[in-house]
Amino acid sequence: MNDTWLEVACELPSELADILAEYLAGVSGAGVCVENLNVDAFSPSEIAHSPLMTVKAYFSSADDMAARLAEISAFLDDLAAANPGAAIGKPAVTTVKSEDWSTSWKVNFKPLRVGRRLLIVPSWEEAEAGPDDIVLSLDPGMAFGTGGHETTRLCLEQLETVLLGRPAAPPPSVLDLGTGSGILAMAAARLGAGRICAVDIDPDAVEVARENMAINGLAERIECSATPLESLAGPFDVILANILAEELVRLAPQLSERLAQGGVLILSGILAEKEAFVRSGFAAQPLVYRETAHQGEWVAMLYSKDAAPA
Ligand SMILES: C[S@@+](CC[C@H](N)C(=O)[O-])C[C@H]1O[C@@H](n2cnc3c(N)ncnc32)[C@H](O)[C@@H]1O
Repeated sequence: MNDTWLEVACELPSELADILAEYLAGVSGAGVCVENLNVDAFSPSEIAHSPLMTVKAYFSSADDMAARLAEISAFLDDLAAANPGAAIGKPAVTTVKSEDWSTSWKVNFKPLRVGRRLLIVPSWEEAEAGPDDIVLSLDPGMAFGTGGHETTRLCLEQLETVLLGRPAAPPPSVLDLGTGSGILAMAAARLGAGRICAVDIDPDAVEVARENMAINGLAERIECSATPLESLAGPFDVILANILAEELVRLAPQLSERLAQGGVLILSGILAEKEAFVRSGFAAQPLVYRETAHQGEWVAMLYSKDAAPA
């Protein structure tokens, strides 16, 4: 596995970010990300006018970077010529290392109790389970989601409360948006959900999630894929989304549209200071804000879509 990458980052006006990202995706073949420079200074009024973005692309350390940079610089010069006055920065190159997540998780990842009944056990360990425990065996690999992180715990606790508090029949359908290791989707399966759809934009995460689902005998129970939210057919009785606040707000209309009448939306991955930002980002949706749960510096927010009056 390639554990050293070269990151090429370029700052430019947000309206040009997609053009550069598309170009770099073609050149790099190894992945591109677009970061909002205002991400840490968000206020609801700033998000729509975020003036600058950083587009980052990743190249193998074996790549001929001098040639790549010359190509990228020529593309940026053309972009600048076509957009006079646009503040397009020079590309910056840094070396980044893939962290060996599997090793670091394995050191710190121990059997973990979450909520009332969930017991998350590393796939390489044995744990003594009580008769009512719902055991999930997990190897997070490079994907996020051992249950140890506050954002995951918040989701698992809320999911348990919501699913155990609903009538068992008909079994509720669940969407796990940003499944990572697959932990939330698998917990949903064990907590009695019906149709379960687990998706992630990261194909590596999808692979890890599928392996975990197989280890837990749940491969047939969960539809796991990299299908983007806009291509997913709903509605779902429960939607879990443990992704960042900015992405949640961006996806608010699509999440709301896919929530069934009487359904519950569990939003996580939100720093406490961004709760108001998410509240205002969801204010236009036909949803009812229910509550916010806190853990450390993180919060999870619950919304419901009230069933239409009979
Ligand atoms: C914080 S991890 C959550 C993992 C797991 N669900 C948990 O709760 O521990 C967020 C995951 O969401 C994925 N993600 C981010 N934005 C997404 C989007 N728009 N659609 C689908 N997946 C997304 C990331 O690739 C990442 O695997």
